[in-house]
Amino acid sequence: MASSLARIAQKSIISDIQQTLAAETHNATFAVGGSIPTETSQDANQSFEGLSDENDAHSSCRPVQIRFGEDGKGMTLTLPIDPRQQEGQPARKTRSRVSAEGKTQAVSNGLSQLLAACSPAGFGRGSEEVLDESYRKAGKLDTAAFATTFCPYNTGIIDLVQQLLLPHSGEQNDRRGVRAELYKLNVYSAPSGLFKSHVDTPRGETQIGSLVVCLPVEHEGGQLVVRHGNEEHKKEQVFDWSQSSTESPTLQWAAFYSDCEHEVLEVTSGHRITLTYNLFSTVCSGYLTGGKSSLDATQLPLHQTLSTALESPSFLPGGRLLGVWLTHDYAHTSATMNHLPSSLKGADMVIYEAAMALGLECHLRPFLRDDSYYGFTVLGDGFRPFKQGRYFDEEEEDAEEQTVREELGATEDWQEKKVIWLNEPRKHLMMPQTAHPCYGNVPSVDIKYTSAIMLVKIPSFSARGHDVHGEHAVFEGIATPSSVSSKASERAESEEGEDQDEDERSNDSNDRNSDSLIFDGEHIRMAGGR
Ligand SMILES: O=C(O)CCC(=O)C(=O)O
Ligand SMILES: [Fe+2]
Repeated sequence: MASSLARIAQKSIISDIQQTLAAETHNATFAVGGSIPTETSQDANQSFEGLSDENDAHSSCRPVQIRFGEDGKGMTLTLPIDPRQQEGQPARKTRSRVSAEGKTQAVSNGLSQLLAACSPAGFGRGSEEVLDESYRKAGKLDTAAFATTFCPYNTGIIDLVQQLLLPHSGEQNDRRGVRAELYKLNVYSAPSGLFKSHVDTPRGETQIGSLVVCLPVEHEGGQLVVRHGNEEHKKEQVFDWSQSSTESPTLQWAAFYSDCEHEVLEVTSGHRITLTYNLFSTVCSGYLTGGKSSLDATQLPLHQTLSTALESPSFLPGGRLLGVWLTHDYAHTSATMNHLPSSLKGADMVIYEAAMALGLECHLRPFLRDDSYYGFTVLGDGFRPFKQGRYFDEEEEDAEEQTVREELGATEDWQEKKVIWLNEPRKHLMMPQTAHPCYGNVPSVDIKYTSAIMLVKIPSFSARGHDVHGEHAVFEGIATPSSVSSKASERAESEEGEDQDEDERSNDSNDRNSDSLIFDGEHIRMAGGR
């Protein structure tokens, strides 16, 4: 009777955690954007030459110059285009040039030269670079072919991206920063300039996102649509940067996590000119003045729910692993460097920070699963180049099982069957790379995305700092992972077998009753039961 009550209590606690996690994931940011009024050349001339400070509240930005063209024949295009310099219009008095025949000539503003300097932009299909205007109709200049005065740092864009896509937790050793690397200039022109749905090819394991800056040029259409989430909860954000001649010129931008699917809809008039940047997470040198944290993990609803759960003797009294399918994919590239947790994105970072702030031990692992003919499951010990063949060695019987066991460590408490999953994997991620959208923005063979999981180790009730035998159970809190493990080992030493037996019993009873305990919650599944 008492144990079934405890089970009911536990089920309700786990269900609370699941619901909070679902809300946290659902509300998480995956794309951000903004706009900055842009001065015209005329405004800029009127401000004190050389003294105008772009950092002044980032309220406006100076006209953007693009320099391009062959050596010795370079051109400069200044955006927004000065209305007195609209191509095809006879120039006004101040700008007119009078030809030898005495006729007033139209002044070139450089736009048509820029369009002519661009070459068709391709995209990656597997390792091939493909030109297919039905999929992508755009022009491009590589970084070697142009220079610009625009800097996303000066305008405050990178500050915002940092705070919204990679916030600091305020932890002393959290020194994540964002670095933007200029990648291309693109022109999507009417009629029918577009780029159909794709996921940007990661340019390295620390790439977290992409930034698109739309320059102030008149156009209509060409909305950027960014999507994220699973089949049931797909979220979409639309950035419409259409500009007309009657509006004040504005520079507009959007940044999104690079594993998010996105597309550029058809441009119906004018030219949509963009600068694209790859965004990388970096380790910065810290903050002399005590950097402000934009993410206070203790204020997160998930922190609160987990904290309440840990205080309850009904919640996993013998300790257990909680498993969370991460909501983003991560570049699966290198055998030597593990770029997580510093490159965690959106909700994944929030979940991680909430658990870490409670001193819980968290492990991030790539997880590949293929339910097709060659069905296999691989839980990696880190992110490394994925070699499909490795796990089908016929000599090695049961290789798949062994891999999972090896990583979870059969000798530790990490057997997969002991994992309680708090959410469902996204369906299209059940398989490795092959199931991902096969179009990237550049051809690539080596760098892929992989789905990943987070394992959170919930210590036994006694190791959580509670006196399980005393009348007044006191929650001492869990300060740091090291204090958890030292507390756990101290206790194990002082109470010898007694506590262990208690834990064992709880574990056993959890396992024995796992079906009734967790299976009727829709989202809780035992890994072993998959
Ligand atoms: O121009 C945009 O808004 C996005 C372009 C894009 O998706 C890309 O260059 O990969
Ligand atoms: Fe893209």
